Amino acid sequence: MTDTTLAELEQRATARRDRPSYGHDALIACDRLVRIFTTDGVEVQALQGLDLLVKEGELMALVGASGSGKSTLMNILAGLDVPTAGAAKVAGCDLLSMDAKARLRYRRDVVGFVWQQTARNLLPYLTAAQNVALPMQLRGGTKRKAKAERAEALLSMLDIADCRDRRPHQMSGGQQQRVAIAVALANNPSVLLADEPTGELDSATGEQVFAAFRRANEELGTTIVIVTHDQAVASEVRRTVAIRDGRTSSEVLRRTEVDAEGQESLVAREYAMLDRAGRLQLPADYTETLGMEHRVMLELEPDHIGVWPDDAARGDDPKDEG
Ligand SMILES: Nc1ncnc2c1ncn2[C@@H]1O[C@H](COP(=O)(O)OP(=O)(O)OP(=O)(O)O)[C@@H](O)[C@H]1O
Repeated sequence: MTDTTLAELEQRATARRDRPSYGHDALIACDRLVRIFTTDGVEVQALQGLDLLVKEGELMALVGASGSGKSTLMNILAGLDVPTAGAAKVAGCDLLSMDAKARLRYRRDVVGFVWQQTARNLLPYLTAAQNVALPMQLRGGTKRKAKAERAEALLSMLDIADCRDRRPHQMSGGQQQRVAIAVALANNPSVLLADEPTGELDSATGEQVFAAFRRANEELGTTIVIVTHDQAVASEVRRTVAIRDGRTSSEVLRRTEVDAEGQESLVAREYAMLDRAGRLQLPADYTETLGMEHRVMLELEPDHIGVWPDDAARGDDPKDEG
C-alpha cells in the first residue's frame, strides 16, 4: 500500500466521521429497528429493519394493516419493550442501552402514553384532577398547589374543566380520553404516544379527542405520534407514515396551498421510502398495473430515475416506444 493511498483512506475515514449521524436532528430516530418474538420455538419478526425519523414539534400518524408492527413500535418507543437489534433514540435517550433506573425516568418524564381502552388510561377511584396530579406526585418535587394548578390548566386547555371532580365512570368515553391526554401531559413530556386513541369512540367524539391532541401540539409544542385506523385522524395530520411488514413503506405529506383567488386547500402527496441501503418499495397497485415482477429496468435521467417493466425477454427497448 502506498503513502498516497493511506492518506486518501485516512481522509475518507475522517470525512465519514465528520458526517452528521443518521437522524442527528430528529427527536425520534429509529434506525433499522428489529424486534423478533419467539413463542414455542417459532420466531415472528414484528419489525424488520424499520427506519423512522420524527422532528421535534411534529404531530404525525402511523397507519398499517393489522399485524404490521405498529403496536410493537409504540411499545418500544414507550420504553415498555426493547428491540432485538437496530438503534432507537428519543429525546437523546438510547432505548437499547438504558438501565432500569433510566427506563423508569424515561417513562415518567420523557414520554406520555394514551391507550385505546379508555379504562386503561385512568384510575377508576380518582377524580379527573387527581388522575392528572398522580404522575406529578409519583415524580415528586412539585408542591401540592403547583400540581393542582397544572392539573387545572391542562383540563381547561383540553376543554374538560367541568370534569375536574368527576370519576371516570361519570364521564363520556371522549371526556375520559381527553383526561387521559391531560394525564399523559402532566409531567410535560417531550413525546406523546397514542395507540388507537379514538378506536372506541364514534366519529364526532373522535374528532373532539383529536382536537385535544392538536391543541397539546400547538400550545405546548409536544411532539405527538398517533397510531390510527381512523381515516379522519390520518387525513388531518401533516404527515402519515404507513408501516408494512415491519418496515415503513410510504408516507403521505399534506400542505396548504393558496390558489390565485386566495382559496386555501390541503394538498396531499404520497411518497415511497428509500432506505439507507437504497431499497425502495414500489406500491403494489403501481407494479400490478404495469405487470412488474422480480426484475425491472432502471434508467438514470438528469432529474429522475425511470423504472420500466422487464422487457428483456421481448428483446425490445420499452423506452423507444414513446
Ligand atoms: N408478545 C408477542 N409475542 C409474539 N408475537 C407477537 C407479540 N407481539 C406482537 N407479535 C406479533 O408481531 C407482529 C406485529 O404485531 P403488532 O401488534 O405490532 O401489529 P399491529 O400493527 O399493532 O397490529 P394491530 O393493528 O392488529 O394492533 C404480529 O405478527 C404479532 O402476532
